[in-house]
Amino acid sequence: MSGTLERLEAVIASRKGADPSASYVAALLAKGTGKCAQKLGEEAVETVIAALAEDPAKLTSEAADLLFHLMVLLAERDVALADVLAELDRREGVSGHVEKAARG
Ligand SMILES: N=c1c2ncn([C@@H]3O[C@H](COP(=O)(O)OP(=O)(O)OP(=O)(O)O)[C@@H](O)[C@H]3O)c2ncn1[C@@H]1O[C@H](COP(=O)(O)O)[C@@H](O)[C@H]1O
Repeated sequence: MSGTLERLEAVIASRKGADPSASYVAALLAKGTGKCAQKLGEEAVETVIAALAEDPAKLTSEAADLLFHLMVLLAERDVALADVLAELDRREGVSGHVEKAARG
């Protein structure tokens, strides 16, 4: 799974400074943080709607859009996927998540 995201990260990085007319990612990166963040928010809302509609195929598609746009925003902000994964790994060793989930 993470191999997929690592390949996507490399492709997105390669689009920095590329011709916006030839690449969706290059065009989005060229518009800056605000537009990248806006797109991520839109995709998050669409993912929530798909989940509430109980449509697994639509949710799968929207989740892919959401992950893709998160990867673009991370790249635009120069945050490495490895750092995000390391943070998740760190949390595996932190106690208290089960208790927090139970509290809601
Ligand atoms: N995974 C994706 C991916 N998922 C979604 N999208 C695009 O994200 C856009 C989201 O759709 P929307 O309708 O919300 O956006 P839009 O109307 O096109 O754009 P806005 O005017 O709203 O900004 C669509 O244009 C999709 O094609 C993606 N575009 C690219 N990738 C990956 O990024 C790689 C590089 O892409 P390019 O930069 O285009 O070569 C590709 O090889 C893929 O692996």
